[in-house]
Amino acid sequence: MKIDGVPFRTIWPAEDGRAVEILDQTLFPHRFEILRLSGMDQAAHAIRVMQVRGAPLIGATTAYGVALAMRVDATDAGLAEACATLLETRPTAVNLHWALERMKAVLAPLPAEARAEAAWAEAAALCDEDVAINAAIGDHGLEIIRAIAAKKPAGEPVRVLTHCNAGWLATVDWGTATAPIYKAHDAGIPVEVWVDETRPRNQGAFLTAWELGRHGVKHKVIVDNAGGHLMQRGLVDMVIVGTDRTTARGDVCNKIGTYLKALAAHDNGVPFYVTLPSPTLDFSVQDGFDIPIESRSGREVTHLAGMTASGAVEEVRLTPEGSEGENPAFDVTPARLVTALITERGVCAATEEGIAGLFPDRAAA
Ligand SMILES: CSC[C@H]1O[C@H](OP(=O)(O)O)[C@H](O)[C@@H]1O
Repeated sequence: MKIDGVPFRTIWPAEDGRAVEILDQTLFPHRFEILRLSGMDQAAHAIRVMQVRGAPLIGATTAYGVALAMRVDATDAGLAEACATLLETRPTAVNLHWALERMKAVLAPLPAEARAEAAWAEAAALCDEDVAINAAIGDHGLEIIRAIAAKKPAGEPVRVLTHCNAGWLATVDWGTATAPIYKAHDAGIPVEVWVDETRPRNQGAFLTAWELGRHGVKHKVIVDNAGGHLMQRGLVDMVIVGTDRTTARGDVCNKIGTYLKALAAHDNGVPFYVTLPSPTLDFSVQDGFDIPIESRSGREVTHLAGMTASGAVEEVRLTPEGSEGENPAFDVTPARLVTALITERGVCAATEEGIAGLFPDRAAA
């Protein structure tokens, strides 16, 4: 997407070809800094501390992490070590596992001397595919927004609620949940977005609000607990969220709090859509409760970073000295609460049949 008129992706090869560069998302929205990743360990660190985050972007960074490792040690042992290091960074987004399997499938059959170049090309291809997948999700989601707009008085905005950041900052470009929003905005359909702040890392307040603002999309940041209230009062036309891993039967693992939004949507008859790029599908799992849920530091709950009046970004303690935080980073929304899945191949029911109908190749495998 464009930042002040300049086109950007969230990860890209450095001009000298010896590194990749990323936007350091831990500094948003107060500082905009580009970070150079010159080695696999830096890529692993960037995923672990969430300088990059979001399932598709985690997958892309993982792929480039393997490619950077192949420049140092392209032996079988080097490949295995790189994959093991990257695998342990974050457990929930299946894109990380998928990217590792994809890189291993390409690299393992090659002689060591051919692996660095092949890995770099495969990582670049994976990124280009992510952009195309998300644009296609945007096209399919646009038609849903268009149909909702058609039932509203002329000029009245479609009011979309989203949780966390499944925007272009969570992918290589376009985003997943935001792609339909950007496409609708660009098509002249009035949309307004309720942006869940998404405690404790505030991906909504810090990232979604930032990127929607840059694209000129009208939005308001709300506390996570306000969504049900807005739905009860008819102020939400649809909910669109992303996913970190969706099972073969349509259970959706996403940022903590997504399940509560789905319950509120179900109770108020608000359609609840999940944008699902196929690399985030995990056909090896049926029951969402079998997905590993990342437990992050309790300090993310008890402390908060922000910008002071002097322009410094500082951390403050929110809770009493000695109070501990518990910080599950994801939850599981059962398929029964999902209105439909918006994929790059079209829209389907959150059922085994619906998913297999769009992805027979994956289901068969
Ligand atoms: C398009 S996937 C984005 C997905 O990733 C986020 O988690 P995190 O910021 O911790 O990586 C959140 O679950 C989003 O829905």
